[in-house]
Amino acid sequence: METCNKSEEKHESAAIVINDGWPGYSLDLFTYPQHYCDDLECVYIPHGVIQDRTERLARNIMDDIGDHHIVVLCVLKGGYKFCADLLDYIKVLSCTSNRSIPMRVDFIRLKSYRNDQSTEAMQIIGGEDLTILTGKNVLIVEAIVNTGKTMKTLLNHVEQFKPKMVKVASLLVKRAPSGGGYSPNYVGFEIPDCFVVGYALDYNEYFRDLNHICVISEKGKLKYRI
Ligand SMILES: Nc1nc2c(ncn2[C@@H]2O[C@H](COP(=O)(O)O)[C@@H](O)[C@H]2O)c(=O)[nH]1
Repeated sequence: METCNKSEEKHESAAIVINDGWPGYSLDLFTYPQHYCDDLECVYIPHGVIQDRTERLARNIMDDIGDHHIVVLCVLKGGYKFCADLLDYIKVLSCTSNRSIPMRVDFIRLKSYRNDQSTEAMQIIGGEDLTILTGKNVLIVEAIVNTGKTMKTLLNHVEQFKPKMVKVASLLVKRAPSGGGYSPNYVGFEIPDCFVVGYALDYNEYFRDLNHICVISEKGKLKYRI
């Protein structure tokens, strides 16, 4: 299996870097579900910016691996919005450019967070039998990489099925002090070490119904804490 944190192709690893001091946008400048009005600090990455960046990532992936058959492995639950939008952009390019990526899509669920903390208990739910990946080019699509523990666990799991090649696309990567040096092949945004929600990223299953990526408030953390 090819390792996944090498920058062999010209489009890999470049990301939009959001600096540590970035305060985000006032919530008043955007629309969002009013049931969250006391639960958020700010809009960190507006939905439209996520879309535009995802469109470009689709083009980069197409340029690098277009014309190869791939199996897309969507990491649930947080990765479902990013994966759906990324694949939509790849499909548009497959119709409108002279390259295309024939693809199959599969899903796997990993769970390790409680409240805003990573726990030792990493659960792989579904995806026990990934023989569909054997001998294939695999694109893993994840929403966020923090310590890298989740992705390293998944890569070890996937490796057992002997894929031909594995690439990882993550919408967000955190500059976390606890970061384990893992870097995905395709990254949308590099962000500071703060807990973000929205665009399918949750806090104890809340906030998946929010389009923007936002920073949760202390009040929100208390309200939905388990
Ligand atoms: N809603 C959020 N989920 C997050 C955030 N940071 C991490 N995570 C979850 O953890 C894994 C990746 O973490 P890692 O430490 O193992 O790399 C990811 O799949 C998310 O489920 C966050 O800021 N918000």
